[in-house]
Amino acid sequence: MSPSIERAAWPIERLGDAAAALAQHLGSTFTQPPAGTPPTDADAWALTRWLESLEATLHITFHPVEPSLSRLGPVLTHPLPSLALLHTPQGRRVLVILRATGRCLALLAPDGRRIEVDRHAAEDTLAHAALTAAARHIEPLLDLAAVPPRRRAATRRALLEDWLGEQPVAQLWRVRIAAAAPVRQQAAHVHLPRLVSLIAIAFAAYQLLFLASWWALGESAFAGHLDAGWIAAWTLVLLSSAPFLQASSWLQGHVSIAVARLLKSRLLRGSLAVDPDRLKHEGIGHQIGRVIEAETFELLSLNGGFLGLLALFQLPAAATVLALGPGGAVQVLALLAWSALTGLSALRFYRARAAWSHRALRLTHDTIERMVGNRTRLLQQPEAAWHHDEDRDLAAVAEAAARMDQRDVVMRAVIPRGWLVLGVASLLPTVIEQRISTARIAIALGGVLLAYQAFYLLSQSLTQILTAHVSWTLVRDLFHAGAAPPLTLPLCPDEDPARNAVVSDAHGDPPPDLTEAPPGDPPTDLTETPPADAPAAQMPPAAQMPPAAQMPLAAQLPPSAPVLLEATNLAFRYPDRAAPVLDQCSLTIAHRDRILLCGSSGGGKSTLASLLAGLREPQEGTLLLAGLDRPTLGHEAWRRRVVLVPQFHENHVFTASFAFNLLVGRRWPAHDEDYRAAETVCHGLGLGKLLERMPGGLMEMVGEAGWRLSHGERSRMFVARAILQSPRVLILDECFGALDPQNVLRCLDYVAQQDCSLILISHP
Ligand SMILES: Nc1ncnc2c1ncn2[C@@H]1O[C@H](COP(=O)(O)OP(=O)(O)OP(=O)(O)O)[C@@H](O)[C@H]1O
Repeated sequence: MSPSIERAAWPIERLGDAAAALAQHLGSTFTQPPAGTPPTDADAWALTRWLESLEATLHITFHPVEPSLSRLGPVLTHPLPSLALLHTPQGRRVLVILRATGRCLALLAPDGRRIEVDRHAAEDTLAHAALTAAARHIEPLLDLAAVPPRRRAATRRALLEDWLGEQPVAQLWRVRIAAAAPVRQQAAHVHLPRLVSLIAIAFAAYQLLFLASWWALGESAFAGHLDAGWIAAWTLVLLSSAPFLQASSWLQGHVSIAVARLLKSRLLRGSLAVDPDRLKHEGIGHQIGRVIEAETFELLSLNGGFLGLLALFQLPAAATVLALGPGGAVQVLALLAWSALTGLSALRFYRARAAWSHRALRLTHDTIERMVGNRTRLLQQPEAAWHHDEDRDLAAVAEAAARMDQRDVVMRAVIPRGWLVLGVASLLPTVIEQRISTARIAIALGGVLLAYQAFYLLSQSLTQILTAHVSWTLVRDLFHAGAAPPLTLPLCPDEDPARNAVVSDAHGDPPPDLTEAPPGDPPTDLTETPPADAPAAQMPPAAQMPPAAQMPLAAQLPPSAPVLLEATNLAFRYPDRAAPVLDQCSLTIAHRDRILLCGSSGGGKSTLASLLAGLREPQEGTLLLAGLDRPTLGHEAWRRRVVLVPQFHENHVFTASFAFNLLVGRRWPAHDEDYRAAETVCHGLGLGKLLERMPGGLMEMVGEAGWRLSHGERSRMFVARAILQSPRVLILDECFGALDPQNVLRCLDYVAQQDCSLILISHP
C-alpha cells in the first residue's frame, strides 16, 4: 500500500465516522453523528446491513458494489462518491473516495484532508487479496511463455482479468443523498438554488439586451438619422443577447434532469412506504393513474415554472414601457386589470381541470379493473351488459373534458389576444385628444406588444402550473410518504451471516433471545399426530374469540422452553369494518414449536399471521419477539425473522430468473453459496425435477413472460423463498392446497426439519 493511501485509510472501527464525513461532503445536515462501531469481523454483507442502519440518521444511502477486476476501474471513476473496504496486514480499513480526477482519486483522510492518489495504485490495493492469490498461477505462466519485461505488466493484467473473470475482487459502497432526505437538503445537493438564480440572471440579461436593442433602433429611426452604424449596433446588441438565452435553456435542462431524478426517487420510495392495505383498497387502476399524474406533474411544473419566470420579467418590463409612453397611467391600469382577469380565468380553469382529473382517474381505475377481470366478464356476464357502465363513465369524462377545454381556450387564446384589443383601445383616447408624435405612439405600441408576449407566456405558464398542481394533489401523499425514515434499523446481535447457510448447513440451535442458544427440541414431524407440545389449534370465529387465558392458539410450551414470540391481548379491526377481526388474542411461541392453526373461513387466521409477521400493526395489545417490540427491533429486522408465506393469490412470481425469485429475500446479487442453498431447498421441496426440466436450471426466466410455473410449483417456490431467508418463525398460510398428497407429505416433512418455529395455517 502506498504511503498516501495509508494516510487516507480509516480504521474499520471508524466506519461510521467515515460515512458521516462523506454525508457531510454530500451536503447532508444530520443532527446526530452515528454512534457505535460495526460488528467485529463482520463480512461485507453484515457491513452493508450496518451501514444501512445509518441511513435514517445520515440521510444518505449505501449501494454495495462488488466489481470484478475488469469493472473495478469504471466503478472507481463513477461520479458518485463511495466507501471502499481495504484488507491490510494490520486489519481492515476504509477509503472514502470523493471523486476521480483524471488518473487520480481524491480521498478524504481521517484528519479531514483531501489526498490525491494514483487510481491504478488504488485499484491494485483494493484488489490486493484476489491479485495475490491469482499471481501465484500467473507468474509461472509468464516465465514459461518468456514474456519480455516491457510487455510483462500488460500481459499480466490481461491474464489476471481473464483468470479472475467475473469474480468480485473488491467491496465498495456507492453513496448518494437519500430520497427521504429533506427537500431543502436534496435541492442544495444538486445546486438547485444556484441554478435557478443563474437562470433568472440569464433571463434578465436577455430581456434587458433585447429591450435595449429595440430602444436604440427606435430612437434613431424616429429621430430621422437611421444609418448603417445604428443598424450594426442594433444587430450586435441583439446578437449578444443570444448567448444568455442559450445559457438559460442549457441551465433549464440541468434543472429539469435534477428535479426529475429527485422527484422520481422520492415518489418511488413513497410508493413502497405506503400502507399495503391502503394501496390494495385503492386498486391498481388508481396507482396507474397516479403514475400518469406524476409524469404530468414533473413535465408541466418545470416547463410552466420556466415560462412563468420569463413572464415575470416581461410583465414589469412592459408596464415600464407603457408608463413611459403616451398612454401612461391609463395603460398601466389596463394592464393591471387584465392581469386580474387572467387570475380569475386561471381559477376557473383550475376547477375544471381538477374535476376532469378526478373523473379521468376514476375511469382509469375502472378500465384497469375491467381489463384485469375481462376473462371473467366475458365468461360470466351477459354480452348486453359488457359495456353498460363504460358508456356512462365515458360521457361524464367527455363532459368534464369539454368544460376544461373551453376554459383552456379562454386562457391560451382569449387572454393574450384580448389584451391586444384592450391595449390598443386604451391608447386611442390619448391619440385622438392630443397630437402625439409617431415615435411616442411607436413606444406605446411596443409596450402593448411586449405585454402581449408576457400575457401569452403567463397564460401558457398558468395552465401548465395549475395542471401540475392538480396532479400534485393526487401524488403528494406518495411524496410525503417517501420522506419517512428507512425501515432498516440497527443490526441486531444475531445478524450472523453464517446463519444464512440455511437448513442443511445450520449449526446448533439459534437462540430465541437472539443471543443465547436454547436447548434444542427435535424437529416435529407434522405428518403424524401432533405431539403434546405442538397442539393443533382450532381458531374460533372472530365474534366468539375467547379471552386471553383460554385462547386456544396459545402454544403449550414445555416449562423450560424460552418464549420466542409472545402476543398479549392483540386486537385488530379493518378500517371499514365495525367488528374487530381479532380481539383479546394471546399466544406464546417457543423456539422450534410446530403449531397448526385451523379455523373457519374468514375467522381471522391470515389477519393474525400478518400481525405476527409485522405486515399490519395491532390496534391493541403487545407483540414481542424475544422480548423486543417492533419499534425496538426494527421493522425490517422483525420481518427478516418472522417470515410469512401468504396465500397463493397474495404472493407473486417476478418476471426474472428462477434464482432471483428464490433468493430475492435472502441476498441479491447472490453468491455461490446462495445458489447452492437454493438448490438444496428446491430438492427438499421436490422441485429438483423442475430444475432438470428447465433448460436454464436456476437461471431460467420465469413469470408472466417466461417459463409458466404450475400452481403447485409456484406454491413450493414461495415456500422455498421463505426458507431461504432463514427465518426464526416461519408462517405458512395455506401453502400446500395445490399439491398432490405425496408432495404435501414431502413438503411438510421438509419444512418440519427447518431450524425455526413453524406455524401452519390450514383447513383440516
Ligand atoms: N383488507 C381488508 N379489509 C376489510 N376486511 C378484510 C380485509 N382483509 C380481510 N378482511 C376480512 O377479515 C376477516 C378475516 O379475514 P382473514 O383473511 O384473516 O380470514 P381467514 O381466517 O384467513 O380466512 P380463510 O380461511 O378463508 O383464508 C374476513 O371476514 C375478511 O373478509
